[in-house]
Amino acid sequence: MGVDESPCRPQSLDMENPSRRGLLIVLSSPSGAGKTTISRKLMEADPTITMSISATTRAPRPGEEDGKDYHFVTDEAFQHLVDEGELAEWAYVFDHRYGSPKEPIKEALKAGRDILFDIDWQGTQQLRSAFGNDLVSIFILPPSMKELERRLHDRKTDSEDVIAGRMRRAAGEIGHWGEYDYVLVNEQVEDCLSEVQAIVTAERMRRNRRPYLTDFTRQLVERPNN
Ligand SMILES: Nc1ncnc2c1ncn2[C@@H]1O[C@H](COP(=O)(O)OP(=O)(O)OP(=O)(O)O)[C@@H](O)[C@H]1O
Ligand SMILES: Nc1nc2c(ncn2[C@@H]2O[C@H](COP(=O)(O)O)[C@@H](O)[C@H]2O)c(=O)[nH]1
Repeated sequence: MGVDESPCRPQSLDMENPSRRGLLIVLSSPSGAGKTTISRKLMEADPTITMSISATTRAPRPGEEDGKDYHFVTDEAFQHLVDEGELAEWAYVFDHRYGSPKEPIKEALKAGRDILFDIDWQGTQQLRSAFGNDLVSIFILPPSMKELERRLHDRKTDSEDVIAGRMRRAAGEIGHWGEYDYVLVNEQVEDCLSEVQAIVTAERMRRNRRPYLTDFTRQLVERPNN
């Protein structure tokens, strides 16, 4: 049973208004630990979650689609987004610029929809400052550095140089694990996915994300015979 079918949901809830505040779900990890894999599976299992599609100045990898995996933009176009205040956060990652467009976040929050981010620690810090309690952050660790390198090679999307650069920066990224609400080890994908799903379920149930409970508890107390 989903949260919205719960018997604890008040009958008088105004269906025109979202029944719950939307949630910003942030996944970070060193490159190759499995954020993209987990994100895709999470959205497959729960299509109500939408992905924040980042803008980036890096070149598309084989198979990546503009507007689906990223908005691939030039340096000039990225600068324009920054100047116009259209990004909720942005950062240099591996010598390219990456940023999260503001508008889809505003739309999701307004509609009470959850939105998922695959971003680094710098972006997470910026979103936390901007969105505070509406954000839940999850850090994903690889089981070992050897396995991380194996996954980057196995993915077959990056050159040896790029992989070496990402491995050099992995320790720095991992150094930020303590800033996250939850820290998981992605050993088996399905186990890690279940853990992420458990976090999302629990976070959706938080009192501050269910404003209708105020009315419901008042009704319980004021009309005990209903
Ligand atoms: N638990 C796992 N066991 C084995 N392989 C995995 C696991 N999780 C992900 N992988 C594989 O590891 C590779 C890297 O995964 P993925 O692209 O999801 O990482 P990422 O964290 O999103 O990387 P980046 O930050 O570079 O985007 C992929 O080939 C993926 O299929
Ligand atoms: N701060 C941000 N970081 C982002 C964003 N989009 C992606 N990323 C991070 O960049 C690296 C590299 O990604 P890749 O697709 O080139 O492998 C990875 O850690 C992502 O999490 C963003 O909008 N802002």
